Amino acid sequence: MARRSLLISGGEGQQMRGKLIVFEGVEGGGKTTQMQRVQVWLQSLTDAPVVMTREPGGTLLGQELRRLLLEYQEEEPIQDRAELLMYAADRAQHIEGFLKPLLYQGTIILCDRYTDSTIAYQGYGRGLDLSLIEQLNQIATQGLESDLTLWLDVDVEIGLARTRARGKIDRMEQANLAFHQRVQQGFQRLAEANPERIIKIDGTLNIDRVTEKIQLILSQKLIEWGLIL
Ligand SMILES: Nc1ncnc2c1ncn2[C@@H]1O[C@H](COP(=O)(O)OP(=O)(O)OP(=O)(O)O)[C@@H](O)[C@H]1O
Ligand SMILES: Cc1cn([C@H]2C[C@H](O)[C@@H](COP(=O)(O)O)O2)c(=O)[nH]c1=O
Repeated sequence: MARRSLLISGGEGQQMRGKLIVFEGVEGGGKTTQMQRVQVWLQSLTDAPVVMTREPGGTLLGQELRRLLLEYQEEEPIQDRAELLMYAADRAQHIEGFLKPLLYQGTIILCDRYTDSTIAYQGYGRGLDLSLIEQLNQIATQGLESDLTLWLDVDVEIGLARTRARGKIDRMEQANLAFHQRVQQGFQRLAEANPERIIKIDGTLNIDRVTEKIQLILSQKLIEWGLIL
């Protein structure tokens, strides 16, 4: 495949020329593993910078919010609406201070989780009002949607077993199985409602097969976007 540089643009009234590619799914689906592989592979295909980031935790403020959100503490459990607002605050900071400037510069961004996680976890998982979450996502993102979302689909039990095997589990991972199953149902509904944007990938395949599938999908997208010939 031939490389093609992305046009760099930015500033008032200029278009965003970069691309936002999001990895989603329940715990232990293999997002981090695949993002690292995709970053190296994509960077070999294009002169445009390919950058990895995550939500929560893509900024300094976000790192603090991530710690507060994921550390387990018994004294004062985080209330569901407070949790929702903390994820939204992380996103607002991430978009304004990190994602938007890079997208204006023509960067390809690989982001571990984005707005669909809030719908799946706080909406389907916690049971908070979906239209409220959509409004909040709109405020935090200012309308910035992913160009493509890759949903790494694994059974909840398989994903949680993988995270347990990895070591200490965080506050969200400690939630009960029924919660994680509702989250999974959320991702399923989102994928059904957004077939153009969200592509499901079988995350139970072996790591190399998952990578091959992602590369195939991304190769087609990069051609469609005019980023490779
Ligand atoms: N396809 C796969 N088959 C088997 N194990 C896998 C696969 N992909 C990843 N793993 C393993 O599962 C664990 C979780 O993977 P990873 O951290 O990439 O998932 P994740 O989606 O980022 O998880 P989390 O959202 O919980 O941080 C790791 O130990 C990783 O090596
Ligand atoms: C963005 C976002 C994330 N979450 C949850 C999902 C996970 O349990 C953690 C993030 O950790 P991981 O290493 O990426 O798995 O936070 C959420 O509940 N709502 C969100 O909007």
